[in-house]
Amino acid sequence: MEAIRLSNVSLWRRTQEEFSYDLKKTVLTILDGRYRKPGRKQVLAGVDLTIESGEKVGIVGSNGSGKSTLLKVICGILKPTTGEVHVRGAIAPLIELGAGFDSDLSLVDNIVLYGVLLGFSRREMRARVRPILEFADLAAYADVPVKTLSSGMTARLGFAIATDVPPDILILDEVLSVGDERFKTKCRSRLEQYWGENATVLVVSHDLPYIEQSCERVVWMNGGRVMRSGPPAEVIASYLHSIQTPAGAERG
Ligand SMILES: Nc1ncnc2c1ncn2[C@@H]1O[C@H](COP(=O)(O)OP(=O)(O)OP(=O)(O)O)[C@@H](O)[C@H]1O
Repeated sequence: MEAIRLSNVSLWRRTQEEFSYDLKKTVLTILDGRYRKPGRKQVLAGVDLTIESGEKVGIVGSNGSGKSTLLKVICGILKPTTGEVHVRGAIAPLIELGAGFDSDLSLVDNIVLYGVLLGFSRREMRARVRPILEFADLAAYADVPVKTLSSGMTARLGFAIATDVPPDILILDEVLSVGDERFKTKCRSRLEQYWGENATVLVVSHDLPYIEQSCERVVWMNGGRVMRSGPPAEVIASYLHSIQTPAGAERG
């Protein structure tokens, strides 16, 4: 059974100049006749990808090749400009961990709020608070506002909440680089638990030995396109070969 299907998905995004948008500067450049329309860049180009339920898929590729963008389109954080995305099942997106917290609320209130947004009752979530805080090693911070945590601690809380209930589809964007060594080991063993179950797992990482060893299939992205998808050792070898060959496909 298919868990995820992308058909001819393309996405254009505005380039960074637009983020330094400044009305006065824009008016002056128009008056000067120097105004240029903000640029748009294609970040995904005609992606066709089907992932079967229960498959463990690794996504590799150089910086800026579109890996995180692909995950965000699958989670519904970004809408493709053209093409279609179909997802069957509940997704736990471990992307930008902790981005959704209300920084003025306490850890306990954020945990309950997050669960309620996912459809759990308040009472169910109150029962989950303790194990979540314990997994994150943050029981001592239960009642302080989230803004007083360090960024690593916030990411730990995000990971602990998002993986508390096993999802149908787990999406991991470099989360294994979160936290200190002790927490990384805990993350890996929790993920291995899911790995053995029915969950569909999509993981983006630059840790190629880890991807090769833990995934059943690897997708190599370059310039917003899927270059190759197939057995981990073969796809990783093609990716590495392209990096070592300057005239090869890897042109970012
Ligand atoms: N918020 C944004 N607005 C506009 N363009 C963006 C934004 N975020 C990323 N991009 C662009 O989208 C393209 C793909 O970026 P993406 O983050 O998907 O790459 P990646 O393969 O995950 O890279 P990395 O390995 O560095 O994490 C890049 O050209 C990047 O500049």
